[in-house]
Amino acid sequence: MGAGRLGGAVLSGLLGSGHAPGDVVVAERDAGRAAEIAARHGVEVHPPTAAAAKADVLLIVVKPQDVAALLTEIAPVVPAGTLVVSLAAGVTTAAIEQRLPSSPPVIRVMTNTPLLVGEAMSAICGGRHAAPEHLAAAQALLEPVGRVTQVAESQLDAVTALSGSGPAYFFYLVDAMVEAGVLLGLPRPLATELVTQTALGSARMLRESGEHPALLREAVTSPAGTTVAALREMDRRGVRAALMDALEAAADRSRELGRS
Ligand SMILES: NC(=O)C1=CN([C@@H]2O[C@H](COP(=O)(O)OP(=O)(O)OC[C@H]3O[C@@H](n4cnc5c(N)ncnc54)[C@H](OP(=O)(O)O)[C@@H]3O)[C@@H](O)[C@H]2O)C=CC1
Ligand SMILES: O=C(O)[C@@H]1CCC=N1
Repeated sequence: MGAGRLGGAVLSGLLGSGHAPGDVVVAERDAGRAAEIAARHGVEVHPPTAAAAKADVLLIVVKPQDVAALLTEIAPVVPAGTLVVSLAAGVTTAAIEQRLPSSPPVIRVMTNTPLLVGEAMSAICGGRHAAPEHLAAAQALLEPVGRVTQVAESQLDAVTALSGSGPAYFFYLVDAMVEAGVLLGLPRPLATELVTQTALGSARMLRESGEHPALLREAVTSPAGTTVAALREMDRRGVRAALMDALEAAADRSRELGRS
C-alpha cells in the first residue's frame, strides 16, 4: 500500500531478493506512478481494497498522515489472519490495531532507503496480537535487503531519528564536503569521488574493525596536523551539539506524527 519513495524501494528490494512479481500486488493512488510501476516491475496494481482483500502480508508504506484514512478504507476487507506490516514513521501498533476490527497481527518497522542496495537497517517490533512467528516472518521479509534488529516499541522514535532519517544526514554531510572541495578548487566529479569513497571506507572500518569511532578518529588526527585543525573548527561551531539537537527534533517529530 503506497509505492512512493520508500514503497518503490521496498518493491525493488522484494523483487530483487527473489519474490516473484506475480506474488506482489501494489496499491498506489498516484495513477502515473501506478502505471509506471506496473510497466517497470510487471506487478499487478489494484485499488487498496482489492489489494488488501488478497493479501497474506499487507505492507503499509503511505505517509503517516495517510495511514488512518487508508486503514478506514481497507478495514472491512482485511482478513483476520493477514500479517500487517507498517513502515510508517510514528504510527503506533495500537493506532493500527484500533482501526482494524479483524484484530490482525501488526508489526511496526523502521527501515531506511539503503534498502535499495541491500544495506537497509530495519528495526521491528510487534503489536498486541503479534506472536514470535509474525516477528520472524517480518524479519525474513526484510533480511534479504539488509540488517534487521528487534526493539521495544518505545525505542522506535529514537530509531527513526538515528537510522530511519540517518541516510539523509550522511548525504547532507557528503553534499557539504563536496561543496567544500569545490571551494578548495577541485573539480566537482573528483570531489564527489574522493568524498564518496572516504564515506564507504570509513563505514567499512567502523563495521569491520569494531573499534570505537573516537579511536578511529584519533588514528586520523596527527599532532598539530590538518585533522585537528578541522575538528577544532567543528567543535567551535558546535557541530556535535547541533547533531544532538537535530536528532532530538527528529524523534520529537516522530512522536508528533504518531499523534496526528
Ligand atoms: N523515505 C524514507 O526514507 C522513509 C520513509 N518511511 C516511511 O515510509 C512511508 C512512505 O514515505 P515516502 O515513501 O517517503 O512517502 P511518499 O509520499 O513518497 O510515498 C507514499 C505514497 O503512498 C501513496 N498513497 C497515499 N495514500 C494512499 C492510499 N490510500 N492508497 C494507495 N496509495 C496511497 C502516495 O500517493 P500521493 O503522492 O498521491 O500522496 C505516495 O505515492 C512514510 O510513512 C514514512 O514515514 C520510513 C522510513 C524511511
Ligand atoms: O522523513 C521522514 O519522515 C521519513 C521517516 C524516516 C525517514 N524518512
